[in-house]
Amino acid sequence: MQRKSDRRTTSMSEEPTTDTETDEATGADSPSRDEATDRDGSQRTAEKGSAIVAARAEQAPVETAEIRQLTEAAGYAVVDEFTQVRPRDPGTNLGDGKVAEIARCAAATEAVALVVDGELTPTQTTTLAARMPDETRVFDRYRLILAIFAEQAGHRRAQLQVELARLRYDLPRIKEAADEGLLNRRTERGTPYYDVRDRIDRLDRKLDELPTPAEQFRERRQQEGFDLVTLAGYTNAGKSTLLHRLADDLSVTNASPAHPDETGVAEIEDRLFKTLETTTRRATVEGRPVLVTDTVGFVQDLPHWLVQSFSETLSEAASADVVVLVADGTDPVDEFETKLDVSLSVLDEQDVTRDDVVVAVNKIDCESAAEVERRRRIAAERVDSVVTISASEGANLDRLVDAIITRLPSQRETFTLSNRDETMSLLSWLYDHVTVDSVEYAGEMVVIEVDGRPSVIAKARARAEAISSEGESDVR
Ligand SMILES: Nc1nc2c(ncn2[C@@H]2O[C@H](COP(=O)(O)OP(=O)(O)OP(=O)(O)O)[C@@H](O)[C@H]2O)c(=O)[nH]1
Ligand SMILES: [Mg+2]
Repeated sequence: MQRKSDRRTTSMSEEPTTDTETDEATGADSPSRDEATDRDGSQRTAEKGSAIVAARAEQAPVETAEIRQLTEAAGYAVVDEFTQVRPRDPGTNLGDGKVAEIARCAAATEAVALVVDGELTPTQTTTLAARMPDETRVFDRYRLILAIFAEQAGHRRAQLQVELARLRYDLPRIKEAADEGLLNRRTERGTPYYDVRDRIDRLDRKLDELPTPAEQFRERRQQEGFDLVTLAGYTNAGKSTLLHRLADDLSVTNASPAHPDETGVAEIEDRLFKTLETTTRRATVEGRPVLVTDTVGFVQDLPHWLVQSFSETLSEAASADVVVLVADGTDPVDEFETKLDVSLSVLDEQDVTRDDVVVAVNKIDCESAAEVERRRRIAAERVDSVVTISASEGANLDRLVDAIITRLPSQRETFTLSNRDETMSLLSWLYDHVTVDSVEYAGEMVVIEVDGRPSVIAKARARAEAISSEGESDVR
């Protein structure tokens, strides 16, 4: 097995590692107004009511799967969808005829929301809202994502980040409205543009000042010899499911945190953005203590400003020893490829080296071997290390662990010590901290071969030297 030598892992800030689940029910497809049927058949309440989604593209096909999922994740039951193939209409985006059709449907279904895939200008939003029944609010894709983020942000830091993201989204829109003469001026105190810009500055400063205890945790973790593994990938790919599989203790709950830095259980649900903040759990791979961090899922076309707002959670990836990029193997091939490319470029932006990435093609239990192989090849064209797994069924996790461990900074060492109590206590310490490859008893002596994080090996060596200097043992 080829192993890496020790190298830097820069300490970066991160979110407090707690999951903040509001555990609110969400709706799925259903024609009823308040109730939706989950994939498993159970009834859940779409607490916000019915929504209509609309999507337009210059060319067929017009995809609606993701915007429907987003709408459901925001708590609506999608009651109908409208698609069209045409160039953008400057006034309403969708075109008059389609808008009239949607308005009739909104009235008939008592829809409380119209979600338009893509971005709407302020004028388009106002015009569309005016054409809809009074109770129907109009969202574009990004406003919807922000609404989801806002609801799931539990920590002060995440809340501020969401607010900042929302204001950054609003700012050019307010400017556009001002330029169109809808507002008088935009540079004076008291005007919306000025106020928003001012609030953005203040939020930026506040975020800078907020302590990031996680940064200190991270340093301590590394000093204490934890390897760091980050799970990244699109929302719904199966990251949290995988974390559950890898974690040592499945019974940790928010109510009984084992450690302030290891609180929280990553929620697994068939909805988007279930994990908004990072969750870190302890795992043991081949005897080595590893901290595995679950991150916020990517979403298609996530605009740059939004990525920026959440870069703190993505920066988890940059400081990890290994990033496991979880890809949904049930995605159609084209989509699989696109998402993989986007994910890798996001990781590139975070300065993650390709050598540190392991792609886990997940959900292979749902696909034929041939389909799995197609996706494996696509991934293998981009990253050397690709493993096909089923996180929910536990298939091939041993191979994933192997791929992870070959990428952890590692050093080999052989200790030859006299067989006494101190040596046995060192051996049990070694079992907890490194991979013990072999233990041989040769007469009075014990020969222990280990592999581990260089800093941990250094500690072990110091202990072994202390044992040797007390007795007549030999350390090599
Ligand atoms: N069939 C199958 N389903 C899986 C597998 N792994 C995860 N899932 C399902 O995929 C859905 C999403 O899983 P999560 O683990 O919550 O996904 P996630 O990547 O953490 O999603 P976010 O937190 O939104 O980023 C859930 O319904 C899981 O049960 C798998 O190996 N096979
Ligand atoms: Mg998750």
